[in-house]
Amino acid sequence: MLTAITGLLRLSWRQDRRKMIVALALMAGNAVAVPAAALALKHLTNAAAAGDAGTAAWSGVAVTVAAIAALTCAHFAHIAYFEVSELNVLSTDEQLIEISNGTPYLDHHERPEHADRMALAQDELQRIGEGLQALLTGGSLAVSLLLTTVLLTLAHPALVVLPLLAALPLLAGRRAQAAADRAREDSTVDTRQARHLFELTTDAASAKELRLLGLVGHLQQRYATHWRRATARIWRGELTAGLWRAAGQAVFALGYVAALVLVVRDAVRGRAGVGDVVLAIVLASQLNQQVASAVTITQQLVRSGRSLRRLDEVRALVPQPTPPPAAPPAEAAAPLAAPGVPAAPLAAPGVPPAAPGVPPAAPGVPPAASGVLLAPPARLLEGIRLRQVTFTYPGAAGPVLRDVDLLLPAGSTVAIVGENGAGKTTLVKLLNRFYEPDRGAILVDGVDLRDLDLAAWRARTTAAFQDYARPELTAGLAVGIGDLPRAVDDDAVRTGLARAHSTVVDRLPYGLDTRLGRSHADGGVDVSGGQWQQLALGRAMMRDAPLLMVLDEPASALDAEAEHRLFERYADGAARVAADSGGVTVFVSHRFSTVRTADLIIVIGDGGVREVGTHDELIRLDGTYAALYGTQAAAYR
Ligand SMILES: Nc1ncnc2c1ncn2[C@@H]1O[C@H](COP(=O)(O)OP(=O)(O)OP(=O)(O)O)[C@@H](O)[C@H]1O
Repeated sequence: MLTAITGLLRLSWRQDRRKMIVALALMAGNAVAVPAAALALKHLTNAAAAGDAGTAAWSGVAVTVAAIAALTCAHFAHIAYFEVSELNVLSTDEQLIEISNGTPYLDHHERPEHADRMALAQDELQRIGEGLQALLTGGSLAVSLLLTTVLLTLAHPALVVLPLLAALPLLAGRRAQAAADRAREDSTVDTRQARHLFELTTDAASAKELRLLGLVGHLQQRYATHWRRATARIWRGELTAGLWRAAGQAVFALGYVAALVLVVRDAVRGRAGVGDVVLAIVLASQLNQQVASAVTITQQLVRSGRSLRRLDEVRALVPQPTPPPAAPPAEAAAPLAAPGVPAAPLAAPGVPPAAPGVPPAAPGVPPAASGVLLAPPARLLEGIRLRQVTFTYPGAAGPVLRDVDLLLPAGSTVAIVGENGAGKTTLVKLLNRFYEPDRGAILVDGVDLRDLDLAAWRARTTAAFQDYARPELTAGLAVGIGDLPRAVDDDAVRTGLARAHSTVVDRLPYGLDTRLGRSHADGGVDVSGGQWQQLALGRAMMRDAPLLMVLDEPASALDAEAEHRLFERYADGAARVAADSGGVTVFVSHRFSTVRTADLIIVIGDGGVREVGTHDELIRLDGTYAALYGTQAAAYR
């Protein structure tokens, strides 16, 4: 709770100091005005009972002023802190975006338990806005409670216990919240699965299969089972919470009745005035309301504190870059370029320069044991080498890839094939440094990938994946952001689309200016999955001289003929890239008509590389590739 208060104060103070001071002053005014109205009422009652019209009139004015001040202060305080609350939401959302993307790795997106934490954080941070209101109202309530306690004690010393009894509903409220939270957390797996099944059964992409296979009823049943299980858990949690809250309130209600009996008895015996009875009734009922609000506010504060903690939880899940090995293994230090290979020019014409302050890597240079990150080479001479690479997904039982040794030669087009789950995508994720190998190294012209400045390396790579982004921008921007500095250069965008063999933009109502998706106020255009994929391919083709281009089944939504045309067309682009920068094109595909065109084919299976060679070599080898190719070719005959 204390961390919630300090966290919220620090966050809000950073957003707008002046508005915070105004809001704090107004809430303090509200805190004093509420018990002051009760005190003035006591004087009004006593004066009226004694027939003192003058004091009664002034007391009446004081009651009115205090009541108006209480209302007005709360109202204007709300205006002052409303904007700060909204800025708090913006700030925490921005922090979540930064945390989520502040790592080169993907683990926190891909592991279901981490994805759950992310979803909880996204959900709960939306409610951080209520935190400041709870904090200010809570502060004001605390001051009011203090003054009320003093006034009650003055009315009758025994009444000092009344505010103490208020602690019980508070404690019960905390227990209640804990029970409700536990139930919610316990139900996240069922909720996630129910949500997935709901999306699956309402998604246009799956509608055909579901109807044909007669799956709707079955999936609906599964959805209902998960949902019922989640709801039953939440309901049990809420019931426990409700019982705790009711018990706390009941104890306080008993104390309230006892307090009134005491004061009335004193008044009957002439030891207190009518005003004291009125004061006790008003203060005790105010106290009741204050306690009820305090319970809600404490819960809101606890929730806000937890929301802020979610940021730390997510931060803790996000993997940080591992430092490169302190000293390279003896082998790595040896230049990998063949003897006689000329030294690479540091900047070829048309090739983006190295990032400022990042020393360029010369071919064959051993990893930077000094810890200085190197720029990728201006052009590849040897290529990208995987040396004894072993990789295990965090939390997985065993490695997906074991001791992989490979050379992806500079300027070549490399196809990766293998059964589902063989590790093809994993291999390209390692090349993009979304994960680090457990053992071994990936060398770019002899330099360990971990010794390259990651931003500079990524600036020289490009990729299209099976699961591509669908940015709801204009069509031009959705493609142009593939090369941010040229994002609004229509010629560059059209070139990217032409390289992707895409005519999708020609069929859009406003061409490159067409807004995509439904998030636009004036209504955007809905495009199909295949059209989104073509835009993603155009985006991947924006960069002119990449050292690595990854195409991981980027054409799964295109027909075999269209994919084949795309790769034929891409072969021209690959030749250009190869000439400009010695870039390597790696593509993953299950379509062998495309695969056979590659300069090098790598067959992945059983956790490693099974076969490597050209189409003709692998057919002659008559192994796995030949068998897979034969099966597919027969199917097309
Ligand atoms: N983030 C992850 N965490 C744990 N295991 C994973 C993760 N991603 C993939 N795997 C597992 O690693 C193995 C290799 O997956 P990968 O996606 O590389 O296969 P693939 O050859 O590309 O398959 P496909 O042809 O179906 O796309 C699979 O068993 C998969 O379940």
